[in-house]
Amino acid sequence: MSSHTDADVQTTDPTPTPATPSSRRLVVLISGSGSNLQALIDAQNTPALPNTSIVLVLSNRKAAHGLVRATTASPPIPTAYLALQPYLRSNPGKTREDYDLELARIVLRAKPDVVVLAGWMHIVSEPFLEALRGTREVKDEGQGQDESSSNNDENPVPTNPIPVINLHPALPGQFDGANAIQRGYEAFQRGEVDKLGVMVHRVVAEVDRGEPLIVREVPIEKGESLEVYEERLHRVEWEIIVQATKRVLDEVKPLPLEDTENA
Ligand SMILES: Nc1nc2c(c(=O)[nH]1)N[C@@H](CN(C=O)c1ccc(C(=O)N[C@@H](CCC(=O)O)C(=O)O)cc1)CN2
Ligand SMILES: NCC(=O)N[C@@H]1O[C@H](COP(=O)([O-])[O-])[C@@H](O)[C@H]1O
Repeated sequence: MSSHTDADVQTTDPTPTPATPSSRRLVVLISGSGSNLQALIDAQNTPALPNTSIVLVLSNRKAAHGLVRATTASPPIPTAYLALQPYLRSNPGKTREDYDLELARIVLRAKPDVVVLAGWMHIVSEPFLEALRGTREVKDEGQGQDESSSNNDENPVPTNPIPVINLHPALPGQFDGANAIQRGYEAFQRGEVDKLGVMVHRVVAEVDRGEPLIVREVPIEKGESLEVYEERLHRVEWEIIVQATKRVLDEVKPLPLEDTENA
């Protein structure tokens, strides 16, 4: 069990999940409590997410409870931590884009089929997305290497574009950005909008403007508390994050027919 320090990127379980021809690999990025990560953890290798394992949980906040959810999962899920400001302090002259490329390097080393942003509170830049698409080579300058990383991952370039999807607690075009739940709730109570909801969308450089994959309205009552509304909203999120992840996995790595019959 290793601890996460500001400058280091370490896994809590150096035993990487072996890749098998039909198994599907997820990397999940988090910043907070990780209840949506937990929904994905619980769905692994069930009919909801057949033949699928989370191979890395990456957080930009050391105190994110989602890291605990990963390390206490059975089997434990490798974790990594890299925050922007400590990275910049530890690497004078490096930029936010350099940080994003280091994020991409960490993600690519895990060889995911799909990357899920589940409460990930950092806007990723185009270089990150290009690295995941495979249109930008990410040279491993030896910075932030996992203790368990091996040199054969020096230039992790994906052979196929790796989709990145994001869970956003608002309807398409509504309340882009952070704090969307509270902003939407308050707008509804002021009568400015007549419906609210959640979606999972593909991630593009423009924040929350990628193609919606799954959109669900969340019922809300005039006068009800934010807490009551938010609890209802999160329950919908836990469903659609699994559904959207399965849909994108099936796009990029469909299961062999015999596996679906057994799923
Ligand atoms: N390029 C993209 N990056 C991200 C997207 C996206 O669609 N395109 N989705 C977001 C998730 N998100 C809303 O769904 C979101 C998260 C965070 C922010 C934001 O303003 N972050 C600030 C830092 C805030 C903080 O640290 O508390 C920032 O990155 O400077 C906006 C939208 C994930 N990334
Ligand atoms: N803009 C992104 C954003 O606001 N994401 C939101 O953060 C929460 C994470 O909860 P969790 O950490 O319990 O999964 C979720 O409600 C998710 O929609």
